[in-house]
Parts: sequence; C-alpha cells; structure tokens
Amino acid sequence: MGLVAVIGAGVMGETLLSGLLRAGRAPGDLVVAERRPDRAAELRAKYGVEVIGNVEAVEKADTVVLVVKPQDMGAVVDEIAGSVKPGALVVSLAAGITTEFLEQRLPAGTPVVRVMPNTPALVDQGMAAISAGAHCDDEHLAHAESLLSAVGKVVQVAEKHQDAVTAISGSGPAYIFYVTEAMIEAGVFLGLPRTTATELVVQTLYGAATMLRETGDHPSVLRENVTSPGGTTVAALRTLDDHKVRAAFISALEAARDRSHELASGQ
Ligand SMILES: NC(=O)C1=CN([C@@H]2O[C@H](COP(=O)(O)OP(=O)(O)OC[C@H]3O[C@@H](n4cnc5c(N)ncnc54)[C@H](O)[C@@H]3O)[C@@H](O)[C@H]2O)C=CC1
Ligand SMILES: O=C(O)[C@@H]1CCC=N1
Repeated sequence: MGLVAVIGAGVMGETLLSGLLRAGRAPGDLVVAERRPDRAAELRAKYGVEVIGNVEAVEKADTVVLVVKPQDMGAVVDEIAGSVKPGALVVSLAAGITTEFLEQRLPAGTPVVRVMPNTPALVDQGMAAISAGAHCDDEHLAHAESLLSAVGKVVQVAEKHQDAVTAISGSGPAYIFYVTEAMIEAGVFLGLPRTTATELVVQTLYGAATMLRETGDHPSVLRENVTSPGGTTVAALRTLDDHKVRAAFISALEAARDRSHELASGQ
C-alpha cells in the first residue's frame, strides 16, 4: 500500500486516519493535507503525523485518499492532478462524486476507487461500499478494501448503486441518532430522568442491533416477538403507522439518494 496521503481531514478524514493508526499503521506511513492551519496543528499534535500541503502530500503518496466535501473536489483534483505519481491509486470518499468525474481530471489511466464510508468507522464498526473506476484492476480494489477494512465491513457494489448506498449507510447513522434523540425526549416527556432515559434507549438500540446481526432473523420476526396481542408495542406501532413513519423513511432516503446524485454536478 506504501505511503497513504489523506487529503482533507475533517470528520471523515480524521475517522479514517485514526482507524488506520489503531489498526497498526505507523504514523510515518501516512501524510495528511488539511487546509485549515488550526486543524492541521491539532492533527499533528494528536496523532504525530506529518501534515503538509496537498501537492507535496500527493507527490510522495502511493495511495491518495480524497476526503474533502464534494463541492471542493473539483478544485482539489485540479490542484493535485499533475503531481499524482504514475501508478498511484486515487480513492475518493466523497458523496456523489463519480469515478468518471475524477478520471476526467486526473492523468489518463489513473486507477480510481469510489468509496462510501460511514462514521461508525470511528469505533471500528464502519460500513463501506467500494466501486471500481475504469482503470482499476482487482489489486487496486483489494488495496482499497484493505484500507477500509481496518475500520469495519466492506462490500463491493456497482457504481450505479453508490447514491443509494450513500442514502442508506453513508447518512444512515444520522437517522439512528435522530431516532435515539426522539426516544430519549419521549422518555423525558413520560417523566424519566434524562440519564435514565438515555441509558435505556442506548442499550435498547445496542441490544436490538446485536440481535439483528447475531440471529440473522428478519426484522419483522424480531418485531413480532416484541408485539404481544393487545399489548403496548402494537399500540405504539399503530401510532407510528398513523403518522406514516415508514413512508417518511422511504421519502427521506429518496431525498438523500437524489441529493447525492446532484452533488456530482457541484451543486
Ligand atoms: N461525515 C460523514 O458522515 C461522511 C462523509 N463522507 C464524505 O467525506 C467527505 C468529507 O466530509 P466531512 O469529513 O464530513 O466534511 P468536513 O467538512 O468535516 O471535512 C472536510 C475537510 O476538508 C478540508 N478541506 C477543504 N478543502 C480543502 C483543500 N482544498 N485542501 C485540503 N483540505 C481541504 C476542510 O478544511 C475540512 O477539514 C465529503 O465528501 C463527504 O461526502 C462520506 C461518508 C460519511
Ligand atoms: O451528509 C453528507 O453529505 C455526507 C455523506 C454521507 C454522510 N454524510
């Protein structure tokens, strides 16, 4: 894999950087480029990594990982294109940005992998989907996979599915945190102390997620097991249906999918 350059170290860039270090990669095997000087200093102090300019980082990197916002991607790629080492792999973690967008701006034949990660990578429980660009071989894909598997699961998907993946697992943690907040507020409304409500909700989510993963049972089966006839759960679920929560989820994820698609055009 050689030297890895992380270009853009905000939330997602730091998540990947910290995961690679946790997985045993030496700080000397990584360089970071970050536009904000205060952030650069923070990362240098926290991780002992070299933080340098975009071009300088790319010049020496065998793998270039782009983690800037989709809206900044065109400017960054135009800046670094002339400095990418022949044979270096370019990996993009940006929502919406296609491999074609990058290939058109990079030297002809540059291998590009598009990745959609998510923030649970911070606790090594990430979910990343990867797609090959036009000049990628199996070795390039394996290389990108090994980078992301340091912080969680990795699946390969056809690039046409990446906007849907972004809507589901890329943005997904936010929906879960939103539901968590709503359940905690409901607990407070029902008179529970906030700390108690929080502990109940977080452990319930963790337990339910663990059941889904460990039993492999369909969520409908697991939900039915909680839903006693004429009981409390069915009363709550009926109210959720009255408020069209299931339909709202479908519309919400459709909006995220569409927004991901729009981001490709720099909007
Ligand atoms: N936050 C998330 O949950 C996820 C984010 N992503 C993708 O990761 C990318 C970054 O997102 P976040 O980390 O959330 O954003 P962010 O705003 O926290 O980080 C972006 C970083 O790039 C830096 N930057 C901007 N222009 C630069 C330049 N020209 N040179 C060097 N550094 C530059 C910024 O200073 C900032 O620190 C986006 O493309 C996003 O679609 C993908 C999946 C999940
Ligand atoms: O909200 C966003 O655009 C990024 C991509 C997926 C998660 N966060």
